[in-house]
Amino acid sequence: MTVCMAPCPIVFDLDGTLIDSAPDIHACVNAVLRQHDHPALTLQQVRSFIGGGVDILWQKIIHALGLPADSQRDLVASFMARYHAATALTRLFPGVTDALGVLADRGHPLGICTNKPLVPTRAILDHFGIASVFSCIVGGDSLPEKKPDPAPLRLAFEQLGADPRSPQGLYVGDSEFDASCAAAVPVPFLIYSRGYRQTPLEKLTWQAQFDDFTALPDLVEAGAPA
Ligand SMILES: O=C(O)COP(=O)(O)O
Ligand SMILES: [Mg+2]
Repeated sequence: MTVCMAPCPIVFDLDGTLIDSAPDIHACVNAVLRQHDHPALTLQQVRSFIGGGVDILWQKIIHALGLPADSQRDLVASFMARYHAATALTRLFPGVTDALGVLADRGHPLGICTNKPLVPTRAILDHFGIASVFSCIVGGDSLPEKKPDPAPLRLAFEQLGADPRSPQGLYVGDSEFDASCAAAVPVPFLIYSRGYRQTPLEKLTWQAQFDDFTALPDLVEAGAPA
């Protein structure tokens, strides 16, 4: 099945797809927990809580540690103060910069649709020098709705010049939130299998999967089996 023939718009998720940001998010989470006299979490725990945005991250932390639900507001406020510039421990996944360059050179309009808030999203894209490759950036606080609601991804495609309700494009992501969001738009979904997904690949809906960004440009151009 052909996934994308012409230079169609391609929208990317961020955390767990283009960047391995879990170490920075983990460090910020534990600094906040320490500040509020709560026990620390492991990197693996925090990684498994990423994907739904900051509020869901903290709902899961509060649940895991048995903290009072009404502590969320203060914890999120402390977290956001640190999260805005958390770049030191984050890495691009291998091959990302080259793959984005190839796709941009081939004429694909590129965008970001992430549940990460806009300020840390822009900070991390600037940190890695890749902000200018994206013609649109939709963050977790750009709209009232977050993925898996289709609204943010539709907005990204609209900003890239596509029909938001039936975009001739692709979404590239790593998580359950991304798979459900792409299906709701609807738009074909390419899943990066080394991200933060908690569900087996075969239980999610996707048109193609890849574990190496060097393979992405050819996957986009040549198509892939569904
Ligand atoms: O911030 C999150 O929880 C998830 O961000 P993502 O949508 O880029 O994966
Ligand atoms: Mg993600």
